[in-house]
Amino acid sequence: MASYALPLHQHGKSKVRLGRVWRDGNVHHMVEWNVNTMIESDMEHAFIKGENTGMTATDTQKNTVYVVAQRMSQKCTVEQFAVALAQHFVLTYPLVSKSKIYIEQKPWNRVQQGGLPHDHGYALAGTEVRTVYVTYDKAGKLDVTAGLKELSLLKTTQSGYEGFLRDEYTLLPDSNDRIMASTVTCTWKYTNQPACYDAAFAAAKAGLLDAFLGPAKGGVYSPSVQYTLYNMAKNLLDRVPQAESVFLNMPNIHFIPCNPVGSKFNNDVYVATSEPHGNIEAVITRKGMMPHAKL
Ligand SMILES: O=c1[nH]c(=O)c2[nH]c(=O)[nH]c2[nH]1
Repeated sequence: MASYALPLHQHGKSKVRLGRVWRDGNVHHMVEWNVNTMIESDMEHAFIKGENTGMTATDTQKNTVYVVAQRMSQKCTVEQFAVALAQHFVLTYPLVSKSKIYIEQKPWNRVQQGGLPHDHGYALAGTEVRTVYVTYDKAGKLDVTAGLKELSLLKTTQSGYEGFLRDEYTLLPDSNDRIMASTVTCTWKYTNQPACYDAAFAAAKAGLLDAFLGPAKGGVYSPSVQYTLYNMAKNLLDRVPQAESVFLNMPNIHFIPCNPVGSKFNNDVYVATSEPHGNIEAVITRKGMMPHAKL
């Protein structure tokens, strides 16, 4: 008879994504974490005999991530959260001998607007790419379309979505306070070439940011991604007189309010997602100008 040993076994939940917002009056602190749990426990019988008695299900581990996140009532570091979570599993379940928590924190940084830290506006560090598309033909016609992509912006308040069509397929409740997050792609075509492309780019980007986030103190309310997108494009055209047409694509990246097990959503814990996401885009031109397209 062959005989077998089980020298190693563990089970956990991977990629449990959450947003946590601590609200200190108008000033909000936000983190986004991608959490991986793993526990070593006396669960040989599950592997060998197919008996699950005493097992802390990976679904329970996932739920616990959100519960412990809510219990961190003071703004905390990712290390402090990881320690609290690791201790929870070992101290709560007698059969668990060791817990291993690995977390990745997204580099959301508070935006500086006009030299002031924004109350609730964040941008993802180091992701933005500057783009340009140039065409030139035998007749000497030069077209320069500048742009940016992967500019990730987020605000923890001053966003809502209400009054949309309701029918038997609609589940989404009205909201007048939600997280709004997007990864912006924008291109703008120059009718005239600016004296300095760097300065025009900086003005364009500042226009986009100002319309998305509003002033550092208080921000600006967004009734939809659509309205914010339109205002971002208008701001760009106002600040870059050489541009005639703006294309904007903005995914609506959802942070879903979370009701941790045994508790309820208190404007604090969110399920962070990347898919599915809304997708909103438009071309905005100066009146009478041609919309630009990449042909
Ligand atoms: O700003 C939004 N625009 C939408 O078109 C939309 N659709 C949706 O489900 N949520 C939102 N939010």
